[in-house]
Amino acid sequence: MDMDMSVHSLNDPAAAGPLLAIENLKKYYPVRRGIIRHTVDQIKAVDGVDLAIYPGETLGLVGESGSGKSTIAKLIVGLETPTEGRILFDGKDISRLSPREMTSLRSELQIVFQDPYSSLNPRKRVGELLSEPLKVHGIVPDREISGEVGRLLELVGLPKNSRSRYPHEFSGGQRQRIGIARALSLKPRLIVCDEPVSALDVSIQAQILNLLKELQRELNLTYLFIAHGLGAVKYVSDRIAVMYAGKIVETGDVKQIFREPKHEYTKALLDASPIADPRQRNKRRAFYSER
Ligand SMILES: Nc1ncnc2c1ncn2[C@@H]1O[C@H](COP(=O)(O)OP(=O)(O)OP(=O)(O)O)[C@@H](O)[C@H]1O
Repeated sequence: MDMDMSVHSLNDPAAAGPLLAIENLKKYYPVRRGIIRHTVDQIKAVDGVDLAIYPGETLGLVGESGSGKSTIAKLIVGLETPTEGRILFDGKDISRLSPREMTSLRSELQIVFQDPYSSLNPRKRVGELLSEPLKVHGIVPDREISGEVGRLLELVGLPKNSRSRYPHEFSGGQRQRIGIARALSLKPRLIVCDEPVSALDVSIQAQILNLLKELQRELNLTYLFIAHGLGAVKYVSDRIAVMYAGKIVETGDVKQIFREPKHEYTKALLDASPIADPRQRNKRRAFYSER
């Protein structure tokens, strides 16, 4: 093998090919009316999206409410079936898998939801919530499950005694740590983070974002990080894709998006992202262009 080529592919994730590639993805929902509920129109939630996510990177997907971000997340993890298009994971089309095939893909591809409380069964203790996926997917032998639960708790910064407590006994930030531990339990390669800090107090958001970044480094994870504003994505993303009305209107690395946004909607998003003193806006743009 050519030496230069191998070094190049180690340093440049794009050279290794995308871990996830989305091609001309569409999801239309019918709008039904009348007693016989006939279709009168369609909502084009996702309307011809192309995206690539490379191993080890974080792609931030931003757009206002209703732009189609969550629909993309649901399509990727198999909670919805596309109207058209393909979703390639490691080169294999996963957009129309049988439930059985989807189960085996679960260990490669996980999702962290905005509201961890609604995604965690409130009647189960944390120990059970974390050991369940390990058992179902046979991740470790039975005798190692308890140790593995301890390792997961430690990974996300939760005390060991958390395993005997219920989700409602935790704060919002801690509950999101449980959600992240559960996603990590199957040792996935890609995690779709669907607005993982939007429901948290601002003071807690940075802690969870830092945790996600640390875990990415430690476990070599790839993230699709979804948010409605540029605030959180700028801290975690390598590249950003901007979504508007079901379409990707702009993609670029973080620096480029902040320094020279091309699309009017990206500029509006930038101007709408919270800033303590609006007079600092130009300084902020300058700061990001120097990063
Ligand atoms: N199951 C469904 N049936 C009909 N329409 C739907 C369905 N799910 C989503 N939609 C519509 O598709 C569009 C995109 O919704 P989606 O939830 O993907 O947007 P979003 O960008 O994630 O917004 P949010 O940040 O509010 O979650 C919206 O107009 C929404 O009303």
